[in-house]
Amino acid sequence: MDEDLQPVCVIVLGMAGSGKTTLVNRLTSKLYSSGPPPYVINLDPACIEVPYPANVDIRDTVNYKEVMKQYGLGPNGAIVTCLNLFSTKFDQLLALVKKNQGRHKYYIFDTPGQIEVFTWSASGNIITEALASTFPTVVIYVMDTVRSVNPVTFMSNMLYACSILYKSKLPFVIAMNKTDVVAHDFAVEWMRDFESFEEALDSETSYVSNLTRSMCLALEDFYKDLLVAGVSSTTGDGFGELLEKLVAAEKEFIEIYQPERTEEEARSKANNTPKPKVTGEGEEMPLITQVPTGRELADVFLRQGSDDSSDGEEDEEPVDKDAIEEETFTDFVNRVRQEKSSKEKSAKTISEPQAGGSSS
Ligand SMILES: Nc1nc2c(ncn2[C@@H]2O[C@H](COP(=O)(O)OP(=O)(O)OP(=O)(O)O)[C@@H](O)[C@H]2O)c(=O)[nH]1
Repeated sequence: MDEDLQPVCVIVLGMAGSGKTTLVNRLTSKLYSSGPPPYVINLDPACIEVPYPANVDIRDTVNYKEVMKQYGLGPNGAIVTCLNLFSTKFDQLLALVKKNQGRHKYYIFDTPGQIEVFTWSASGNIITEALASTFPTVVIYVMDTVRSVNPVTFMSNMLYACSILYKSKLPFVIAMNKTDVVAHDFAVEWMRDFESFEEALDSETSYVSNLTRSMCLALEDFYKDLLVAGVSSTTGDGFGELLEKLVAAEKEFIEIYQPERTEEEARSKANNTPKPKVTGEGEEMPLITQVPTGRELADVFLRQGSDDSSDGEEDEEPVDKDAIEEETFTDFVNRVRQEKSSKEKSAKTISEPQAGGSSS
């Protein structure tokens, strides 16, 4: 136990399939072999299994399939609801982090596959704010380098990253992942040199390429001090650099972001602007006490404990997603058919008198 070990929370974000979980797995094993082990938290309620040893797993608190079933939600709605439920207990997680202080340096948060579920939801905001107001907190934005060889896709990814940076107000490390397939140099070059990006765009003739060109200039500021590391979560390449960038991001948080946050808090206190309340140890989250159906949270905290595997319990009635989708699709087809036949009928009734008129 090292009393001086300052904890750092690392929130891992990225588009679906960018490699977040694989990266968390690799980062975890790298940290295990090089220093104090990390403390890993899985916030994805819908994943089937996590390949790393998770110290806290959202699936032990809320059962994604149960939430879908009980609240009649689709997959994404259920993920959001699970996160909402979990965030009401987040003070307990903060207490755990505090309790473990001195044992771990990095507290790594793996987030759900659909990025917007975390970045644009109330619970994502609560979790991020709760962490950042208690510990140095940084974001790793995982970018799929292979998919980003197309300049328009690259720009979409960067715009998304930029919007998260401004929203979360946290230091950012971009992990350009999957460098074992495509080296990330082209992306770094595009960020440093506008002309090289323009050249790449020349081959794009779509309307969106014009938009991308103008957006690129707007992102110049965002690119300027951005911390970037090219990694392969499969081979482990580049993780030394990623760790260096994490140290730099922690420094940024302490020197730049934390004072700004403190100032902002003081300002909002002076102006009497109520800030979204963030929990400390032992405090209850004030934001969500009911789920949309009006049930008490106590009812929907379905199961506790690590034996709460979400796949295939025998007594569980499976949600027949296909049936729901099929029904909706059938409804749609019927509606279109009905509309078509009533159109045909009305066309007939219009044309019939005309036919009668001409014969008279
Ligand atoms: N070649 C290569 N494949 C990778 C790398 N990292 C991840 N993958 C693959 O990319 C796919 C998605 O990886 P995940 O780690 O599940 O990505 P994710 O972002 O957690 O996915 P979701 O949470 O389901 O959206 C898997 O098939 C991985 O094996 C990498 O560095 N190189």
